[in-house]
Amino acid sequence: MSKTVVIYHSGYGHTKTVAEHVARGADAQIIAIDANGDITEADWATLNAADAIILGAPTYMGNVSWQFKKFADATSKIWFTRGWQDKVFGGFTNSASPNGDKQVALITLQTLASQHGGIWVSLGVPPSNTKAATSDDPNNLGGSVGLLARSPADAGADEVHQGDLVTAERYGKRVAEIAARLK
Ligand SMILES: Cc1cc2nc3c(=O)[nH]c(=O)nc-3n(C[C@H](O)[C@H](O)[C@H](O)COP(=O)(O)O)c2cc1C
Repeated sequence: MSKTVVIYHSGYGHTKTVAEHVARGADAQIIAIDANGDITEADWATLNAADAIILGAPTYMGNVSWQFKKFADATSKIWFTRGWQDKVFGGFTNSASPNGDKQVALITLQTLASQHGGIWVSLGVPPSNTKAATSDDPNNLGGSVGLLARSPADAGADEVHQGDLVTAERYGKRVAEIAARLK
């Protein structure tokens, strides 16, 4: 059986909601990066033992939060030993605007995975982009690289768009299944 871990930062809880849905789909353990951008030694051990790592961050000012970037920079120690080479990776980001430049944050996650020699998993869910489509439909934001999610600026953490949460579960499942296939 493969082991998938979701690691994320969330300043105000919205990305946490998305992370929980991704983890549900993947049957994954969850690690939260704290407000100082840190995780515990036990968390590092959990990541090192994972077959698949799914990275999550809110989009702040067009990229990942500084706390996530601090974590990303801390993984350079692992990069030196190629410790995460050939692990399976996925990624997700959440922001207020439908666009909000969140693709930039997602590419940051994909780049981090690639720096580690990881195998990146695309979203694999077709876009819902007809006239009839609503925010309740899967992949209504129409991404393909990884998971994009939206919670409007005045929405609570429990008001992430329903279609994005459905997509989150499907994406988590996909990453875990691909990791199991490769193991
Ligand atoms: C410092 C800061 C910068 C933000 N920058 C963006 C942005 O560039 N694009 C966007 O659409 N939303 C932006 N937002 C809105 C957040 O992405 C949105 O509120 C998100 O749900 C926050 O996730 P969190 O609750 O997990 O922290 C920003 C919010 C903050 C606090």
